[in-house]
Amino acid sequence: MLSASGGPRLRLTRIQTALPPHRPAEERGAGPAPPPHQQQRERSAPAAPWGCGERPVPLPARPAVPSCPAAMAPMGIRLSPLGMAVFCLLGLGVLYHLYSGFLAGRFAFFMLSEPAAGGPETPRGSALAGAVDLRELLAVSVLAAVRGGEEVKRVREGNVLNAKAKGKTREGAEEQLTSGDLLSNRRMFYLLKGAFPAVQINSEERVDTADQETVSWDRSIPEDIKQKIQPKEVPAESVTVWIDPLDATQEYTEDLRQYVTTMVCVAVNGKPVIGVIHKPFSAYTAWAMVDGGSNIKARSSYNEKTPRIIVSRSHAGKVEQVARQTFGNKTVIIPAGGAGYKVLALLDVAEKNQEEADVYIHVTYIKKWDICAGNAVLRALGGHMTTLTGEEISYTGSDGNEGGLIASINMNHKALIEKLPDLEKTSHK
Ligand SMILES: Nc1ncnc2c1ncn2[C@@H]1O[C@H](COP(=O)(O)O)[C@@H](OP(=O)(O)O)[C@H]1O
Ligand SMILES: [Mg+2]
Repeated sequence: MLSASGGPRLRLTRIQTALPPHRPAEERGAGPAPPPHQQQRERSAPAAPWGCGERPVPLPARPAVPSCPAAMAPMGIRLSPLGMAVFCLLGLGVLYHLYSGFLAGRFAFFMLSEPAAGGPETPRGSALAGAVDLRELLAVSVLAAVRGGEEVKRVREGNVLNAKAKGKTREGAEEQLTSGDLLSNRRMFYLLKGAFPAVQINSEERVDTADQETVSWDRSIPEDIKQKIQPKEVPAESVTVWIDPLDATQEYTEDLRQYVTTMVCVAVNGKPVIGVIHKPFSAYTAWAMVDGGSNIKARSSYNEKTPRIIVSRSHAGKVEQVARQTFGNKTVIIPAGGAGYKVLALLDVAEKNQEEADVYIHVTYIKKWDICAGNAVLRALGGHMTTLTGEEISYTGSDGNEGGLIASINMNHKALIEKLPDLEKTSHK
């Protein structure tokens, strides 16, 4: 199968143009054209310059040519058996180079295309029509996060937020909605939908279909992504994209710009696979793909004994008590806005407005668009984000995550979970 990027198709074309031009049989004076199936065979096995087994000039006594390929050596150069072996090895090397990316993509496709538990089975044959390339999805996700971020920044700098309450959380905190959220959402959604119409996209804000934006993607892939990531195809129906057009809206309204991010996450069969976290006010973007690559890494060390815990400043619940009960009264607690910002606090981010922490804990209800990108980035780098009881979070189906979250990297995540109090019993939520 060919990838949507057209990469393998291009490579096939190159191979075909390297073959001698095909001349119809009649032109060569060979009588009427053979039936179509013979013509096909002719195309796939073109004649050697002087024809296999025949030579233009009778040659004087010469050792028998071992086989036709030896006679096909360019410009009549005769090759010793060793030379032939080298020639063949070179040919194999070129073929391997041309097809290695393509085969890697095919392999990943079969690895990733196992159906979700209980989900519909994808017939292998149908993948041709409905496959998406994760490398392309990553490229457009980065672009969407950046383009959405431009709207977020423009609205904030123009001071025309039009902030209004959109409801309340279960705990009774007011949830804000601004023009920054809506304009960023519109841009991000239509860019992703235009590029991948067959993919399910879940976004924090409602999309106004009467107010469509035509943002087209030129399908170009940034150099850093091209260098680090191989094409990987998966069935479109196994993909769910989660958009958070403005994370830390509360802090955005308070003009605490450092906390604000735009995020895109790609889940395959519910598992977070691609994460993009973009900071619009410092033009910083982190991206990572599981089993692919990233432009971000973990820090070199973490404090496991008395970790600094980063927590919500506006939806904290009883997280501070949980943290102190788990790690002792001396543990440092860092209240901060935004789930994206808090995940970045666990990583190596060279930004002056970025705090550092060792563990991120959230105890109240939270939505999947808030946490999916961070979960994917951590997973790609070998870290973990789970519920407080250690379950993986599935990014399909409902929007909400009920079990709180704990995130860490380069630490014994299981040991951290075992230290946590039983939240159901202690009513720390
Ligand atoms: N109890 C809750 N209910 C609903 N959303 C919550 C929540 N706790 C946190 N969130 C959302 O999760 C994101 C990070 O929260 P926090 O900054 O408090 O850590 C914010 O997203 P948005 O800013 O995208 O709305 C916030 O609204
Ligand atoms: Mg949001």
